[in-house]
Amino acid sequence: MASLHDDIERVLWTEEEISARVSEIGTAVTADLEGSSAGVVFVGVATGAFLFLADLVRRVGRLPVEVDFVRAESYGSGTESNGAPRITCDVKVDLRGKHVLLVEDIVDSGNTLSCLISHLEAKGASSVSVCTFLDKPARRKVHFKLVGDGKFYRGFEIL
Ligand SMILES: O=P(O)(O)OC[C@H]1O[C@H](OP(=O)(O)OP(=O)(O)O)[C@H](O)[C@@H]1O
Repeated sequence: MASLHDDIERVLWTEEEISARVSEIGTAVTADLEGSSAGVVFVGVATGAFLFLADLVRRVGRLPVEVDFVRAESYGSGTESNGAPRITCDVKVDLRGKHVLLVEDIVDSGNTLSCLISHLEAKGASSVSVCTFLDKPARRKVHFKLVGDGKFYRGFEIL
């Protein structure tokens, strides 16, 4: 019988290493956002970010946060972004005047992120930060600009 993990060539980070890194990011996010009078909203990019978002939320215990999701689709059936993501499911939380942390599983070309940052800014967020579990800067095609005093957090860089 085929193993569940036949398609995995090697393990890049152990569960413990990932857990430790998520804790570090949670501590950094908390330090950067606690004390702000504006509300904080974590917006996960569905569907890939849901586990990372859940892990991250558990590491920001002191920080009161709202959680919402947004979905942007661009890949179709392929693995290359076509450069024109469509927002197919939008956030429900009112973002006006709030600090938004956009949570991604991976940033590759930057197309999705660029589109979503603009979208959340247009909804009135006072800052938009990004937290991605994986970052592939070598594949970047689109430059993205954070909003306000937003920051960029990443778990791991990959080639
Ligand atoms: O930087 P980019 O080139 O835009 O690629 C990154 C995006 O691609 C993946 O989503 P995908 O479209 O595969 O949707 P999914 O998370 O629902 O699988 C990933 O979750 C990011 O949102």
